[in-house]
Amino acid sequence: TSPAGVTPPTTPPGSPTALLPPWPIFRVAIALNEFFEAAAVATRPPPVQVKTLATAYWQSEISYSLTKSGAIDEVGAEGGVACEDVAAKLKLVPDFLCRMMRAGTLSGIKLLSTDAQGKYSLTPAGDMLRSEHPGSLRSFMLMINEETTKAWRAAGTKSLSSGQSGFKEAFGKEWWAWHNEPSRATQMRQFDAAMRSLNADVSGALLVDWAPPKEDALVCDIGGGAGHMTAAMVKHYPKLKGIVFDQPKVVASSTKEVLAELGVSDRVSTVGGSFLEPLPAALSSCDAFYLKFILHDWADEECVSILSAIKAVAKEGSRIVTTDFILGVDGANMEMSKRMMDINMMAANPPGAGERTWEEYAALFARAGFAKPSQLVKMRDLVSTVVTEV
Ligand SMILES: C[S@@+](CC[C@H](N)C(=O)[O-])C[C@H]1O[C@@H](n2cnc3c(N)ncnc32)[C@H](O)[C@@H]1O
Repeated sequence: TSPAGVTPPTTPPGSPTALLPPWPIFRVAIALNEFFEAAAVATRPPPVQVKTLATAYWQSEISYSLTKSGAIDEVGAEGGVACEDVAAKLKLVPDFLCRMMRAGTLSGIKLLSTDAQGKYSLTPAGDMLRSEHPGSLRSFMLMINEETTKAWRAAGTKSLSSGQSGFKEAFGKEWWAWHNEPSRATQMRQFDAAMRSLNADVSGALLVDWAPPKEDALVCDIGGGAGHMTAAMVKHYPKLKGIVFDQPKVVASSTKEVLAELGVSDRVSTVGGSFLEPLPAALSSCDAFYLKFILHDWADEECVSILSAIKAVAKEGSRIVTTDFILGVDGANMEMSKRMMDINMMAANPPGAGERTWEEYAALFARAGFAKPSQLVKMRDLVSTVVTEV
């Protein structure tokens, strides 16, 4: 039960709520992590600090290589396997793959471990990169280390003087325009899968510290992507119904497939459209409009127009529930991760996109004409939630 006194009526097997420790343990763990991280920084001589920063991307490259090459999946399938056998199975160069796999065991990476015979197994972190892991982060690892790396480089160089997004500088178009091209279907689906893979802990955190306005509410996930969050909600609330609203291409492919795979198509329907235009009347019966990782993708003007479009169809008493990386509400380490995500938004999304403080979110709602004050729901995660009643 959360501090708000909310217990989801059903906790299905494999519920992501099980990933969360109780609040007191979470707070102690965060404080310990802050302390040890501060101690590590204080004891690291400046030249070591600088060299570590210069080469930090090497760790991502090794992790990406082990994932993309299929080595992680192969080790996961076999367990206790020699790197030469993995190389033979994947038709890769044994010397190179063995050195890459060895690097995967190093402190700071630790995706692989070896036994006394030098045979490889996955660590719990490595296991999360397996394709078949129920909460697999494989798609996220791939997405963040493919086009996004070029967008980051452009953001850190060209964008600083042009004011354009890193993605536009690197690829000539903004993220959604580029991903919506017919030839980018693979990347679009990889993005949807990456969003799904990021959802497990966030949905667990939301479900323990927020509850829908009523048990049989209609929750409309605006920009809901593959529908993974709505699916998690309806599994915990057996009378809940959902609508996933997203771009027509997304709902017609990833969303339909994922809702069917998760067995919730009977209670969750899809609507295709754009939240940058007036919303369809089908959304006027929603009791809650849920938006996760939507507002941080856009500049204030677009955010106000998205919120205004929702307000225009929303019935009185319904709630707008937004989950994002809200700045200034956590300790230093968590704030650092959120600041990194802010730069990621600068790299990937149009100018003006980025992470905001709680006051900035509240101001967006006020600008969109919401009269009731927004409420902040802190969660056991990097993300927090803002609830605003219509
Ligand atoms: C960062 S993703 C978040 C997806 C999902 N809410 C989640 O947290 O996993 C942003 C979503 O907004 C959708 N989107 C982008 N532009 C849109 C538009 N104009 N109208 C509707 N959806 C849009 C994308 O297709 C994508 O699914």
